[in-house]
Formats: sequence, C-alpha cells, structure tokens
Amino acid sequence: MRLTVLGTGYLGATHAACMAELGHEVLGVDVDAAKLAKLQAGEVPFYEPGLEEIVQRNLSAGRLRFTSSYQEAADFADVHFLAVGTPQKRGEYAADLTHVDSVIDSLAPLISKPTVIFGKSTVPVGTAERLGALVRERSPARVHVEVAWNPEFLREGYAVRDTLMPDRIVIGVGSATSDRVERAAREVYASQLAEDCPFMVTDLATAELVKVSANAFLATKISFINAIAEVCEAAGADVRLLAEAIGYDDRIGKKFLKAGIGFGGGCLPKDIRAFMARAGELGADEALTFLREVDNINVRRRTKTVEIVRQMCGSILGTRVAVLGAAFKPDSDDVRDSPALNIAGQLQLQGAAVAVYDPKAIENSKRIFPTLDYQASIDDACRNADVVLVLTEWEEFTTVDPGHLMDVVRTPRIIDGRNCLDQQRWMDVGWTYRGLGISIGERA
Ligand SMILES: NC(=O)c1ccc[n+]([C@@H]2O[C@H](COP(=O)([O-])OP(=O)(O)OC[C@H]3O[C@@H](n4cnc5c(N)ncnc54)[C@H](O)[C@@H]3O)[C@@H](O)[C@H]2O)c1
Ligand SMILES: O=c1ccn([C@@H]2O[C@H](COP(=O)(O)OP(=O)(O)O[C@H]3O[C@H](CO)[C@@H](O)[C@H](O)[C@H]3O)[C@@H](O)[C@H]2O)c(=O)[nH]1
Repeated sequence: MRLTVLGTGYLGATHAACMAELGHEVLGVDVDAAKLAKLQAGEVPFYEPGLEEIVQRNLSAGRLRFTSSYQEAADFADVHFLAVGTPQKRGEYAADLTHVDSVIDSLAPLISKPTVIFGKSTVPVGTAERLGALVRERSPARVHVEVAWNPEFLREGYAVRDTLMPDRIVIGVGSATSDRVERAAREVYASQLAEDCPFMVTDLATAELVKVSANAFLATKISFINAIAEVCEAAGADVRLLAEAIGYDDRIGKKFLKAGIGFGGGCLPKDIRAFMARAGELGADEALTFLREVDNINVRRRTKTVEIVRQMCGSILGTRVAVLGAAFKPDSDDVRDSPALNIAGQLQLQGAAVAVYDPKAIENSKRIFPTLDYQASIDDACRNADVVLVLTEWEEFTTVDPGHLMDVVRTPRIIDGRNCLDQQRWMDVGWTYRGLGISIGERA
C-alpha cells in the first residue's frame, strides 16, 4: 500500500519508517530541508533507539523516500498521515494549530483522487471536523477527501516498538463514509491486526479526546505520587516504598508512580494545558480544574529540587553544581520542557556554576540554554563539584561507581532527582544522599 507521512519529526519519521518496515511504500514529507537531507542520507535527526537501522534498511529497499514536494505526495498516495507539531502557543495554554492547517492548505488543492487523511498529531477536540470542512473548501470539487483521526500513543525511547506493536489502534471517523476509512485503516495496520491488536472505530471527537485523556491520566498519576512525595518529605516517610506498596493493588498498578522531578517533554505538559484551554472554550472548564493542580505540583518539583541544593550546600550563590542528565527522560535526546534543564537553568540564574553532562542531549540543550557549561563525561561535569544532581535516569548514571566519583568531586553530596540510584551503595562510601519524597537520606 502507498502512503505518505506529512511531518517527519519524532512521530512522523518513526511512523514513516515503521510503516515501510511493515511492507508499505512510504513517502515522508517535511518543510525542513536540513531534516530531509539527513533522512534521505539514512541519518535520523534525533536519538531514538533502533530507528536508524529501520530507516536505512527501508531506504535501501526502496520502500521509503523523503521529499518536500506536496505535489509529489498528492500524486503518490491516496492515504496520508498528518504528523506535524502542535506546540503550546506562546504565552497561552492553547495548542498552536498553524502547522496542521498549513498541511491542509498545501495538500488539499493538489488532490485529484479519492483520498483519506488520517490525523496523528495531538489536537484539541473539534479539530478533525474543522479540518474536514477546510479540506472540502480547498480541494477540487467532485474529489472526495475524508479526514479521519488516528491518535498516536508512542513513547519516545520505545517509539519503534510502540509503533510496530501498539497497545491499541483508535480510528475516529466522520459519520458519512466510515466504511471506506475503516477499510483503509485495516489495510495500513493489517500486521498489527493479525496480532490481535485491539482496534476501535469511534466518532472524530471521541478519538481526539482519547488521546488527550490518556496523557492527562498519565500526568495525573505522576503528579499524584509527587504530591504524596511532598507529604512523605514532611512526615519522614519513603515514597519509593509507598509507591511499591500501593502498586501491588492491580487497580492502581506499579507503572507511572515514580516520584521525582516530574514530567516534561513535548507531550504531557503542553497536552494537559491545551486540554484545559479547549475545555474552557467548550464551557467545560470546571471539569478540568484538577489539571491545573497536576501542572502546579509538577512545576513545584523543580523549585523543590533547587531548594534541596540550597539546604544541602547552605547557599546556591557560588556553589559548583554538576547536573547529570538534560533530556526529559532517558533514551531520548529530547529537551522540550525538560525538568532537568529547567532545574539547571534555575540554579545558574541563582548564581551557581552549573556543569551539565548528558549522553545524547547536549546539542539540543545548547540551543535552548547556551550559557550552561556543557561537559563531555560524568567525570568532567563532576570535577570539584559541591553537589551532584542526577536528573535523568540514564543507565550510565544509575551504574556509575560512587566510590570512584568520590575522588572527583569536592564534596560528596548527591541529589537523586529520579530516585533511581542505589541509596545504600552511595551512602556506604560516604556520600550524603537526598532523594525526592525521602526524608531519611542524611548520611548514616
Ligand atoms: N513525540 C512523540 O513522542 C509524540 C507521540 C504521540 C503524539 N505526538 C504528537 O505528534 C505531533 C508531532 O510531534 P513531534 O514530537 O513529532 O514533533 P516534531 O516537532 O518533532 O515534528 C514535527 C515536524 O513537522 C514538520 N512540519 C512543520 N510544518 C510542516 C508542514 N507544513 N508540512 C510538513 N512538515 C511540517 C517540522 O519540520 C517537523 O519536522 C504533535 O502533535 C505531538 O503532540 C508526539
Ligand atoms: O513514573 C513516572 C513516569 C514518567 N515520568 C516522567 O514523565 C515524562 C513523560 O514520560 P513518558 O510518558 O514515558 O514519555 P513521552 O515519550 O512523553 O510519552 C508520553 O507522551 C506521548 C506523546 O503524546 C504519548 O504518546 C505517550 O503515550 C506518553 O506516555 C518524563 O519526563 C518522565 O521522566 C515520571 O516522572 N514518573
């Protein structure tokens, strides 16, 4: 089957490559010439485990190509996936739909055969219906174009696995022509359906809401445990044990209960804000006021971590801080709304000398926070540090030898912003350890 993917960022490049891996002929379209040049050369412009091999294999097999030409896209396929960014509007909570609209503006007038456009970007409810009307307005008369919504649930770091073996496939369709859209979706995802992947066909609004509700739930779960972490800090309890204990209840489950510096990335923070904004537009803002608190709790983790540095070191001004981790999560080079970088930036603004090391995210970090002192290794970042902060749980950090690092730093103080270190191992060799939601961590 021939299909295009419009927008080849984290989501689009992964979707394009994985669809080619499943045997489809895929054309990826982007407006970023530098990104296209890399992809055409078999280089993935971001870090995602396993993706580059798939891109290279499918480029060589001739199943995957990239272009900037919408004419080529319209001629090539009658099934298109829209995967451009929907960032937060500057100074507002709402989503910026400029890129989504511009895809429709570019593609619709060029369509000359019956076509299905599956939206994959995360959008405010009502967008698909609006785009459907826009397409009808912009495409040639008598050519039938259907806009459907196929939300994406992949996680960065597991993007290939999540695309090839999703937990479920959801297709939102407009009422009139659902059979045609459903047939196209079943053909695209035949491999997953053969593996009994749950497949749900819903109306457009439900499909759009499924996506933002899933992210709102995940964000709520993280902020829930972080709120409990605040109480644990005040009460002298240990949130790690508490999370384990409540997680044994199947109804609660163990996942997404890791307390720490909170959630970041290009999805959860902006998606809960856009969800609140859209609910407000629909007159249902009261329904989601709890998400404001979810956001507040999350942001508070960052200032709390800065306060722990102040408590441990006596002052931030003049303190030498080593920050291990800049990406918003391990196995990714994504620094969008990264809690780690935010904390590093706050510390620098308050007068600390901040050295940062991350295995993959330094180039992206430099673009956002050019003034931090980026180092090429754990040792370089930690040299003569007064305090070390582990803010992204890369394996390289969780397995580092605390005995060796003792000789590198000036004072052995460690803040475990992800509760990912073996506390006893660090304390045994003489480190003063602080986790988040753990008040028992002073040197034994
Ligand atoms: N990153 C994820 O893990 C993930 C997972 C699920 C859903 N999503 C959603 O998918 C969407 C894309 O996210 P992303 O992380 O891939 O963003 P991204 O910024 O990495 O990629 C967006 C791409 O779209 C391109 N683009 C912009 N305007 C274009 C146009 N008119 N035509 C063609 N290409 C254009 C950009 O150059 C960029 O390469 C967002 O709505 C996001 O919320 C992302
Ligand atoms: O127990 C936890 C779990 C996660 N996090 C943090 O939460 C953020 C988001 O993590 P994760 O959800 O794994 O990453 P994303 O790749 O942003 O994926 C989310 O956002 C995507 C884009 O919408 C969705 O497709 C995914 O289903 C959804 O998990 C990261 O900063 C994590 O460090 C925690 O603090 N504690």
